[in-house]
Amino acid sequence: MPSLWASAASVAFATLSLAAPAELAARKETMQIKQVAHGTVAKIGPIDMLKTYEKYAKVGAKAPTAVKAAAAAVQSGTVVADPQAYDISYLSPVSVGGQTLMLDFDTGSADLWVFSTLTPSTQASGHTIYNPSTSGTLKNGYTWDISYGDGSGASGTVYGDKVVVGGVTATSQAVEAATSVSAQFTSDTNNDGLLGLAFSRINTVEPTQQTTFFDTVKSSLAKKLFTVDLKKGAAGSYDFGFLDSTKYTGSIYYTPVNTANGFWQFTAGGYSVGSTTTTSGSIGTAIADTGTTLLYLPSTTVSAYYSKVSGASYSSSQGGYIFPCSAALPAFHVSIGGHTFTVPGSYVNYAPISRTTCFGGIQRNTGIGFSIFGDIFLKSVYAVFDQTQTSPRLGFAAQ
Ligand SMILES: C[C@@H](SC(=N)N)c1ccc(Cl)cc1
Ligand SMILES: C[C@@H](SC(=N)N)c1ccc(Cl)cc1
Repeated sequence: MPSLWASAASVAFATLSLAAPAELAARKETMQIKQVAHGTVAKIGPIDMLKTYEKYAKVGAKAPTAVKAAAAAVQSGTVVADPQAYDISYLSPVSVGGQTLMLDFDTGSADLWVFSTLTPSTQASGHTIYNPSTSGTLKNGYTWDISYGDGSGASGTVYGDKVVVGGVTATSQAVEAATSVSAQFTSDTNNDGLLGLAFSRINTVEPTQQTTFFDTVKSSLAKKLFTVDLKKGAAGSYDFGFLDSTKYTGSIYYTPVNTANGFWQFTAGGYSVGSTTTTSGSIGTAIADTGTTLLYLPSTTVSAYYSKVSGASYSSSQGGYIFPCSAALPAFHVSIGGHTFTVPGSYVNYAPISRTTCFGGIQRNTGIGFSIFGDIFLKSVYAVFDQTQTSPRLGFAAQ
């Protein structure tokens, strides 16, 4: 648990030592307060304060409002990221109005939308649905309509309701209830909706744009950041409000983010394939996107990669590069913020499309307009989506 320090608590701490009820002294119970060198003020965080009050509640200790407010205002938490087949996407349990749905956390979009009682049953069959009638507050006349890069989409109406992610609570989050979803969502029956983590400037709600879950809770987090620790074929996690040094090795290297398009957009530098030392020209504009499965790069980069894979070719019928499943795949190295990050070759063998032919995890970004560092890249690193400073930044570390 991260240590939480608040200067406010020093005042509250003083109140606590003055407010110790008489019975406490009578029972010769003293609170074990760490002896500190003279002149240093022993500060304890608001959450520890509250725990002390709760410990002595039965003898009448009552936490001052300021302590409760300070403690309530400092949140952090962790939620699992469960991989779906072939790591096509990762799903996380989210409590929406007290109902637990499995949502796809998507740093490439900014709407929190869910299958609901308003979704036609022909489209919602097999999904867990949100029922706004129990605790939702209708935002009268508000609508939303989103289309994703792969041509899928959804639309509907908007409620305010309590949303909890890994213990982090948004008391009144905009929950976008679907009245219509595209076939890709209907058929993905494990997926009950999306939780957008891009910038709220691309939220689609009209007439009044709404904030993402992260933006809603940001001011209450111990640190204004969330981290992404996706894994290949194994459960990973999303953390809100703290860095977890057990989830990465070495240092976290940061790079600036351009928020103009509403994405976690950064500039990727040179790359190398396998053990060749030749680096190359810069990959350029890219986004960090948990909601996209693969790693989409400039066609020159992709061609340079598959030139090192025997039997690889571009298949217009399959819509991408394919190769013999038995092929040895080289690692892909990319420079970001002056440091090199590696996608292991095995991660580039995305999935079989026949007994012997496999589909690549690295594909062309043609027609997209930028590169997309989707799950194939993100499962190779520990990623920090950081708004602790005036300008947002992305941090990456080796896993
Ligand atoms: C930003 C992602 S979509 C998302 N993560 N919500 C994207 C955009 C364009 C294309 Cl072509 C493919 C994927
Ligand atoms: C986050 C978006 S975008 C994308 N991954 N290309 C998405 C996720 C899941 C489905 Cl089923 C359809 C679209």
